[in-house]
Formats: sequence, C-alpha cells, structure tokens
Amino acid sequence: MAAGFYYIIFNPAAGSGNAVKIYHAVKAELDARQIAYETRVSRYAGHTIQLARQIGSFNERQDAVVLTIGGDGTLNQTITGLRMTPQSDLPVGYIPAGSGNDFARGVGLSEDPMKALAQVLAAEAPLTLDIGRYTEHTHHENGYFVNNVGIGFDAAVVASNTHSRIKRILNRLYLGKLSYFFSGVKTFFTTKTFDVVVYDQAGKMELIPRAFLVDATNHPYFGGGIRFMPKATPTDGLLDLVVVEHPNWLAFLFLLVQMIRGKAEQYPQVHYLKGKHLRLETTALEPGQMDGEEMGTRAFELEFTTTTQPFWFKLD
Ligand SMILES: Nc1ncnc2c1ncn2[C@@H]1O[C@H](COP(=O)(O)OP(=O)(O)OP(=O)(O)O)[C@@H](O)[C@H]1O
Repeated sequence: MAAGFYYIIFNPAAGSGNAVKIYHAVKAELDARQIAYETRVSRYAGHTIQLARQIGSFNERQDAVVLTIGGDGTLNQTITGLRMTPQSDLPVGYIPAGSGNDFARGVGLSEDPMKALAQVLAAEAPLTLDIGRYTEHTHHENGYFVNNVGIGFDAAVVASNTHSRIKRILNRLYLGKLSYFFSGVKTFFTTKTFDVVVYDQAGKMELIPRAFLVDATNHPYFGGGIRFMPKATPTDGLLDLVVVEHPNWLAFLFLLVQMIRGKAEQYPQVHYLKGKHLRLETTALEPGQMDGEEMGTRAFELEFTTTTQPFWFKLD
C-alpha cells in the first residue's frame, strides 16, 4: 500500500543550506504527482525534535509517513522526537541533504536526493532496520543513533568540522564530504590517546590503553563516506564497537587502511566487539559525538543496545 500522506520535516540549515534547493526539487516532484503532504520547517537547532513530537502526538491518519529532508543529525532528531510520542511506529522516509549523508550510504538509500525520493515513493510497506540506543550514565542522558557514537578522534573531527568555514565553502561546491577529510587532517595531530575499558555482551572486561578512535556503529560508514566497519550491518540486531589504538601516526594510518580493506582483525591494536548489549568507560575527559552532533567533553560511561525503527523507502 502506498503512503497516503507525507509530513515533511525540512532542515534548511543542513548541508550548509544546500537542503533548500533539494526541498524545492522534492516539493516540485510531489506537486507534479499530486501527492498530499504538508511541510514543517526546522527554525533553530533542536527544533526538529519538537516538530516530530507534534506529528507523533497529533497525527490521526493511518497511512502517513514522516519524510525528513536534511542530514544525519536531522534524521536522528526526527526519530528522537517521534520516540517521545505514542506514535513512535510512524514510518520515516528520508532524503539525504546534509554534508556527510552516511546513513543513506550505510543502508543502501541513494545519496542522490531525487533517486532517494524515487525509493521513498516506490515503498509499499515499512522497512524495519536497526538503530542504536545509548545511555550515558555520567550525564544521565539517553538517546538513539542511526549511524554511530564516537569518542576521541572522530568526535574531535566532528567538533572541528561543525565550526569550520571550509565546510560551508565545500558544501557550496557540493563537496561537503571533503570537509570531514580536512577536519580529520587538522585534528589528527592534536588528538591525544586515552585509556578505555570495554565490556562485551557477556560482561567480560578489557582495558585498552592508547585508544585513539572509539566507535559504536550501526552500519559500515563514518566521516562522510569512509567504509571503516565493513562487517557492520543495520539488519542483524547487533551493534559493532571498535577501539583503535594509536602506537604512532604511521601505524594508525596503516591500521585505518587495513580496516577499510576489511583486513584489520589480525592486528592486536584493533579491537572489535559485536553484540546486542555493549559497554565502555573512559577515565580521562574526552570529546564525544553522536550522529555527527557534538556530545561535549566528559568522562564517558556508556551502555549501548539496539532497537528497530520502521523506515519508508524501498531498497533494491
Ligand atoms: N533552522 C536551523 N538553523 C540552524 N541549525 C539548525 C536548524 N534546524 C536544525 N538545525 C540543526 O542542524 C543540525 C543538523 O544538521 P544535519 O546533520 O542534518 O546536517 P549536516 O550537518 O549538514 O549533515 P551531516 O550530518 O550529514 O554531515 C542539528 O544540530 C540541528 O539541531
């Protein structure tokens, strides 16, 4: 059964403003096909959560889909808002319009907005995929993630990229993904290693010294297109956690390349965990990121698990 109505949530700030053009193109296509929709525009940071809450609280239609136009952060906030309501099972369609768009890449949705729209319009039933869920005990915080939660290097990259002028320039040139690369190079030599304690699903503890990159991930991609966890999949009900040590910068880069090639398991400096329930702790103050949004700097005490989310797009 096709969707009867689309609640569009649109973040005009995503992709440093590129989302505006994408929204108008989507709107034109829906109008041309006489598809019913209404649009809610995110007016400030965090507004997307409130918009999704309103939809989930007041929708009375059986055949409605929430269609998010924005980046990974906007998608995250849409799901977060819906999950605060009785209608958390409203399916979510998505048009990638951010800088990194790792979610689309990670689940097999086209990064081309109009092709993604075609996948949304072709759907006839909700598609159930995993999303991650985290609880952070030191700040009594919890939430969901569609991509990953990271501590250390990638969180420092996110912090640098969020405030970067180069990101805005590159987004204007439709090269937004490259901004993560530049922020990565800039951050690489200033991020320090730290100790992390991880617990596998059975509660077995491991202390890992000299950690540099720590990531719990829902699918293979991070950093605007780096396929660093080839074995992660959003359909197995499990999360993948990786901790990469930093013996020296050359060795770290080598390990990263081996990870991307799917050949890092033989190296003792790369620690993989897979499970339904994983935990980690840091003792030093470290930056964190969640779906490309800064979590701030703190000593983390994180618990991860997965849940499922109904989406509305067709995969090949
Ligand atoms: N009107 C607005 N003005 C400024 N920021 C906004 C507005 N609406 C939402 N936001 C903020 O925009 C951020 C989300 O950006 P999003 O991640 O969707 O795009 P992006 O950063 O360009 O893409 P990506 O995460 O794919 O790199 C969130 O922090 C959200 O709170």
